[in-house]
Amino acid sequence: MLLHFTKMHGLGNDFMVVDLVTQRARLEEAQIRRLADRRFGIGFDQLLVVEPPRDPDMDFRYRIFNADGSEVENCGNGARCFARFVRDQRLTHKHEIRVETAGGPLTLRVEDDGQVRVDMGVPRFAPEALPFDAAEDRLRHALEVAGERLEIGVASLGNPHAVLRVEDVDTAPVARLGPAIEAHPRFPRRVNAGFMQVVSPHEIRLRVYERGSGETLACGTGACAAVACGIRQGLLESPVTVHLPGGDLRIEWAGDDAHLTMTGPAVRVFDGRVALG
Ligand SMILES: N[C@H](CCC[C@H](N)C(=O)O)C(=O)O
Repeated sequence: MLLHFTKMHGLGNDFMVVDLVTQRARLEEAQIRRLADRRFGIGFDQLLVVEPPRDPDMDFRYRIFNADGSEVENCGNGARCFARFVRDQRLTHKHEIRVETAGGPLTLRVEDDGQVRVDMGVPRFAPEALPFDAAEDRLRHALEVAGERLEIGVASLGNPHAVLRVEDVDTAPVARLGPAIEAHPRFPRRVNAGFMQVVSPHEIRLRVYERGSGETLACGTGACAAVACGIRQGLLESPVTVHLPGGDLRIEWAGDDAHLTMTGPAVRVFDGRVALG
């Protein structure tokens, strides 16, 4: 069977996008890992799957799988590509698209300038929301990693994030500490590890070692988590421009129970067909 797909990216965080509204396929974990391989497969950070909604108030179900085949709760850069994809494929003509994810509902809005604005919901910080093994919600948690005592912020955007403030992202030990934080036993379902440099109250630089995919050129939910932690810690003020290796995102959040929004680009690269062995 040949599966049609579209290759897309959000700031270099790249995706294989599959329409399972007009196609039928079952993708197993091992198959996803093979397709994710950048030499033996198509190559992507995440697979994004478009399905009919289960909730009648939603337009689509949005499923996300990391390169290691693990299914996860949310993908911010992917959400922007999802919105462009379903409109390009004429699966909807709406400008405002409601999608259900394993991490909760998202509202995607394709702006006139081609950027996509995503209502990411309310960021949560309680350890049980990630999950993270800690006695209480704190602005910063001490974490012993690879022989070092780190101070991290934690946040959930449906998916779990640990945020470490660094002086300079260019020299941050992402390759060494990223995997150690991702797999830390206090994160029972692993975690995405963000390395945040505060440039000013309205500007940060960020690198993210992603759960299940390694360091990516950009992480949308990681940008949301870093800004949310920074605002709570009194380091940042909304709106915040996040400079990622792949480009910039605009994050807005008024704090507390306000919804956080993320705005950025979504790019279609090519269409393809792949035989599912
Ligand atoms: N690696 C993430 C999922 C993809 C998130 C990222 N690509 C984004 O843009 O938010 C996780 O395991 O939770």
